[in-house]
Amino acid sequence: MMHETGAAGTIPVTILTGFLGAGKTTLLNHILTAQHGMRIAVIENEFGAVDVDSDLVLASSEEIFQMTNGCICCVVDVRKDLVRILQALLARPEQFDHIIVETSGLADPTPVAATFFMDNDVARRLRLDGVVTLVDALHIEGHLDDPALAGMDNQAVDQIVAADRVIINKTDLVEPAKARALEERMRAINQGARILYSCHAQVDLGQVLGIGGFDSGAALVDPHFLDEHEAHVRDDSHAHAHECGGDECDHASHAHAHAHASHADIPGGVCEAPGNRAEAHGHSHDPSVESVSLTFAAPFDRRLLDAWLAQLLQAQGDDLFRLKGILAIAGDGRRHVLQAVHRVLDLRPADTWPAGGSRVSKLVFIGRNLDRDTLKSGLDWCLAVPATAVLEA
Ligand SMILES: Nc1nc2c(ncn2[C@@H]2O[C@H](COP(=O)(O)OP(=O)(O)OP(=O)(O)O)[C@@H](O)[C@H]2O)c(=O)[nH]1
Repeated sequence: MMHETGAAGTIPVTILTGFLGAGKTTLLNHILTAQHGMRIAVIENEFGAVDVDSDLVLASSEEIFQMTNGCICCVVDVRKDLVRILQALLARPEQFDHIIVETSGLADPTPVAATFFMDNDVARRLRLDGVVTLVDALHIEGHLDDPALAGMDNQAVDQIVAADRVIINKTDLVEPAKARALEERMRAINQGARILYSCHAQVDLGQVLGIGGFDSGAALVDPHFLDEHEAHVRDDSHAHAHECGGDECDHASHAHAHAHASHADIPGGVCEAPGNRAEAHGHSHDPSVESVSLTFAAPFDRRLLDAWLAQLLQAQGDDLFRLKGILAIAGDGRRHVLQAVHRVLDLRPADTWPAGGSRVSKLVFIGRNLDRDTLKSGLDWCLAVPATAVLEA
């Protein structure tokens, strides 16, 4: 065992966060495949209506729970779902040694952390162990300095502010001097967090699990934080017209939820799930970021797909924060995993498709200025058309 359950028998919870594509799932896979002897439950909150993430998490004996009905930081019902999942976990006869909650890449972890300080039975049986924030060494500065967010809340900043551990990941993609400069920048945002470096999230797990980040008396959470926050979100979801940047919003009334936090803003974000959009867009978190989810029943022609993806990233790489997909490629029995973070692209074969199941490709695009119809017709063009169909046409 890497660490023990708390003195009072509470189960430690780690909140795993980081901007889109920073390496959260990569770290999760590292944790789940390590020989630590712990029974770990994972609760994932994905941005985008089509669930790709669960396909990217390596199969393991651990249990994975998905929450895809909105953003965990800004939709009250999603946090209620979180509490329900936690309740179900606690009701099991065999207990977990550790619970990991992976936030979506656009989430502010602070209201998620506050969930564990509520005065209820679930929170009493759990203990927030720490907030671990992954940072993409190549892209983080672009997000911290995003001019489109001037005057608005910036989730990339929120995530670093709330961290007990900041992991500067993807060190292979930057010069050492740049990584050191980033460390300085992280320290300027959050002086209390320990800063680690990693390549493909290969960190010493003793540095990220069982860290007791909230054990010290300094890490106080205002017990009314969530009350105020939820009241605000509820009001907002009724009005749908509120903008935090406007006069109506009193940021100062929102208490800090973490000792490291230099500010605690109104959690918002953008969520694609139907029914949540209006609520989420009531906030001032970057409303220009959206997601487009597409599915295709026919397989892709690899050559056409490569050409189209290269052209897409060339033209729209700045705006394309994240692309994830599980794809069927004509003439190949394996599922292909597609990943892109801005202009860094990876498309590789994985395991074989389940026998007898349908080979439906799923793609999720997250970014700005994404035109669903253009993306769909571009991908339609990449589909492999059987020669017979061409002859018959
Ligand atoms: N070169 C390089 N690529 C990495 C590293 N860590 C992760 N990646 C790649 O970056 C991409 C995104 O990694 P994920 O682990 O899926 O990121 P994430 O934070 O879970 O992404 P979202 O859930 O979409 O926010 C994948 O293609 C990874 O293989 C690294 O250290 N170096």
